[in-house]
Amino acid sequence: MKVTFEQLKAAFNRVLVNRGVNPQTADACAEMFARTTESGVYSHGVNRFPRFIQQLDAGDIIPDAVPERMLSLGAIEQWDAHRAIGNLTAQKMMDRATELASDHGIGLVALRNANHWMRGGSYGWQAAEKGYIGICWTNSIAVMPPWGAKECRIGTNPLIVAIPGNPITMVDMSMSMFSYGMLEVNRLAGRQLPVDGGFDDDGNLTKDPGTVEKNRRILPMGYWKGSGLSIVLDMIATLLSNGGSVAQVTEENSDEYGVSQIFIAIEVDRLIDGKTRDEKLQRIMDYITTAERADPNVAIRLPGHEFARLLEENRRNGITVDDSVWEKIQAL
Ligand SMILES: NC(=O)C1=CN([C@@H]2O[C@H](COP(=O)(O)OP(=O)(O)OC[C@H]3O[C@@H](n4cnc5c(N)ncnc54)[C@H](OP(=O)(O)O)[C@@H]3O)[C@@H](O)[C@H]2O)C=CC1
Ligand SMILES: O=C(O)C(=O)C(=O)[C@H](O)[C@@H](O)CO
Repeated sequence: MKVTFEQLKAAFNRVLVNRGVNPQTADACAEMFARTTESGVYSHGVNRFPRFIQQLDAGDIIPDAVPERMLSLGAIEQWDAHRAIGNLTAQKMMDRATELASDHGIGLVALRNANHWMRGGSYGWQAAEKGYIGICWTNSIAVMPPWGAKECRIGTNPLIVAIPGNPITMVDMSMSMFSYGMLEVNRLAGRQLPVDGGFDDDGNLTKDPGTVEKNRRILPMGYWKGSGLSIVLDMIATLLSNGGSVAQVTEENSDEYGVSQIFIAIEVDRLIDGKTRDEKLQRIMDYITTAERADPNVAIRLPGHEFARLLEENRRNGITVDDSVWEKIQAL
């Protein structure tokens, strides 16, 4: 089915206000869920809203909590989220990182006791829209086996790198070949994955999203490389925030809360003049997109370059929401 941005936001807002979330917080949170969905990231927008509400109902998310700065070292700050709403806290932390970068050229905010931030790309994009390089990542509960294992001991720990420019270029990627959200999107659409996404119960690589959602033998992106990157991202987030690691969150918490996150902003414009910046970026983009195509009908594109089109289409035609997901939200 199709819904408008306003219908989507109103549906989210109603559920939040009915649960006693103060109207201003509810409005801002509903806005972020609706914007994520409108940008085409259904996996961590509308599809993930029922799970977010489940964690709100369970008390994992504390909607009135106010994130607090614990330590300041000039360009680096350490904050405690006190388990406030994940997307709103992350937005605030990337704002803080850009403020620090405007003073110091670079800003880094390390956050502990955080909740799931949903679409990590929202915060990289936010920095890039203001002209900063935005880099951020989060750890998670253990949902992926390290390379060579059957049992989940590492996180999907998505990494986001956003480059300001026209258009913004942004990689927003889980350390698994597919996020669980994207497995769900493919399962709901009745599709097999385009490439292997994990192992079946017999240890064979599989493209079946439902199998991997169930047995959690999800494949790290780049095999051992994604496994290794997931581990070091977790270590940095844990150390700089003095917060929970994947091991600690998994072993000590009853669900995925109390995670650690890093937000970095870098000011580009004091290092290079605007004209040279644009020419250098254009050369990179042209060099890539003019490579000979493997399939003449499939254009080569850069990550993040589709968002403007997706947003425009969703605004013009309405936002597609899976019927079963919409029913769940109506029932909340
Ligand atoms: N704990 C958490 O917070 C977690 C959150 N997530 C979130 O889930 C969302 C989805 O993540 P994931 O499933 O890994 O994302 P995808 O696998 O869909 O995309 C990963 C990256 O690859 C790029 N890409 C995909 N296809 C191409 C292509 N043909 N050419 C060039 N670039 C391409 C995407 O760019 P483009 O966007 O342009 O398609 C994106 O930057 C993210 O927002 C992530 O932050 C994921 C895991 C855990
Ligand atoms: O993978 C995802 O999608 C995601 O958003 C996650 O946070 C984790 O992988 C996990 O919480 C999914 O159960």
